[in-house]
Order: sequence, then structure tokens, then C-alpha cells
Amino acid sequence: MALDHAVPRLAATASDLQARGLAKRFGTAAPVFSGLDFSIRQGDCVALVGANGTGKSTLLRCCLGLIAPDAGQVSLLGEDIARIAGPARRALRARTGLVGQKHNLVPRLSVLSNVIHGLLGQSSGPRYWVQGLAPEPARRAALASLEKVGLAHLALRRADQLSGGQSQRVAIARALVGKPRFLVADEPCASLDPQAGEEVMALFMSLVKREGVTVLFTSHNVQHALSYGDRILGLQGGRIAIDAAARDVTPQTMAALYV
Ligand SMILES: Nc1ncnc2c1ncn2[C@@H]1O[C@H](COP(=O)(O)OP(=O)(O)OP(=O)(O)O)[C@@H](O)[C@H]1O
Repeated sequence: MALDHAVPRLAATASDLQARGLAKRFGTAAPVFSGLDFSIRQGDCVALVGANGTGKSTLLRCCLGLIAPDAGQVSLLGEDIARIAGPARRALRARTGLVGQKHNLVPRLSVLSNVIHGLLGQSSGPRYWVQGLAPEPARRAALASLEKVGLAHLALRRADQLSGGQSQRVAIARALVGKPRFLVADEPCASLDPQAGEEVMALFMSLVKREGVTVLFTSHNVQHALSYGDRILGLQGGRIAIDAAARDVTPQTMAALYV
């Protein structure tokens, strides 16, 4: 596509994520977004906000290389994600993590096995599918990760016997067990009641801050975005309407994204 050639090559940078000229459409529908430029510095916690359907999840997936943009480039942890493959791609995956709207645990397996799955990006093979086969260091790491989210006592419980809040904590433990440097969270509290959502968000943010993980998260909760994000990226009409420090963004500016 002509647009692709118009995008300048990405410069070497201290940013963990750089997006230049990103565009995406599905089929013949209008583009979800186009010409998106932004970068995220190491250790930043960025809230991606915007109305339903503005393309937040699509953008997150482009940033992680899960879907290809139609135009533009993404550099993630210094790698051009369109150009790396094989072991280099697996190594990059191992340094990144994803917490989704749905926790996507394997229901019939134990909590501990599900957390061990977070190490699959680093070490593949059936030994990492169930806790009984997993190497001892993997079991120890998974248990330590469960301790951080306060659920070590549920390590042997089946995942389908957890509450929604507990499941999301397990998903966070799974995302953190491999000690990622860059984490994407797509509405991590979407399915939780306000109280559980607040607890999970506070826990998640305290863990990522403590471990120095760079985070890009989406939320429909304006208060969460403003209080947990260092920076706000706001999408509207396929463009970036806000790219500013959270302290400089007023609730009124945020509200204008949803009109
Ligand atoms: N795989 C797909 N095929 C076709 N259209 C898609 C696909 N994924 C997303 N879309 C469309 O792209 C647009 C953006 O969707 P996306 O899920 O990225 O928005 P969002 O901002 O994350 O929405 P929400 O806040 O409701 O979760 C929507 O119009 C959606 O229907």
C-alpha cells in the first residue's frame, strides 16, 4: 500500500513502544484508525481511552503484533514487529504480556497450572501445560506470582471454581510470572463489580509499578484512567485526540471523547 512507503523508518529510541503512521480497516468498512503516531517510554503507565468501537482493542493487538496494521510501523522493545520472526519473535513475546477483558483461564486445570502457562512464551512444550509435569523452578515462580496477588492458598483449586475477581487476579499472576517488561491490559476490570474492579486495578497497578513494567491499558472508567495512568491516549474518530500527561487532562476533556 502506498501509505506504507510514506512512513519514515523508525529511529533508535529509549521508547518501549513506538507507533508511526498506524492504520487499520477491516474489509470494506471505514478505517478504524489511520495515521496514528505515539510512543511509550520505559516504565510509563499509559491509559488508552475512547468510546465503544473507536479501536482500542484493535490498536492493542497491532501493538503486540497479534494483527498486522494496513500501514505504519510498530517498534516494540526495539524490534520492528513486522520484521522479526522465529526465535526473535518468541523472545519478544516472552518479554511482553497481555491481560484481557476475559481472563481466558483453562477451566478444568488448576490455578497453578494456569499461572505456569504464562511461562509458555519462554519455554514451550507439554511440560508447561500441567503443574505435575512442570519443572520445579516453573512451579516455584508460579507460586510466587500467586502470592503477589494474594491467592497462593488457591493454587490447587480448579480455575472454574473461582469468582470473577479471583479469576482476574490469576490472569494477572499469569501475565506477571514471566517477568515481562511490557504489559498490555485490555479493560482488566471489565467483568468485575465496582468494589472488585477497584481492588483488582489497585493491585495490578501496585505490582506493575513495583516491578517497573511498562503498561498500556484500556479502561472505560475515567477515574481509573486518570488516577492510574501517567499518561492518557484518547482515541476519537480514528485519530488520537488526547496525548497528554494525566495530570494535565481534566474530566471535561475526557468527557468530550464520548460525545
Ligand atoms: N476481527 C474483526 N473483523 C471485523 N471488524 C472488526 C474486527 N475487530 C474489530 N472490528 C471492528 O473494529 C472497530 C473497533 O473495534 P475495537 O474492538 O477495536 O474497539 P474498542 O474501542 O476496543 O471497543 P470497546 O470499547 O467496545 O471494547 C469496531 O467497529 C469493530 O466492529
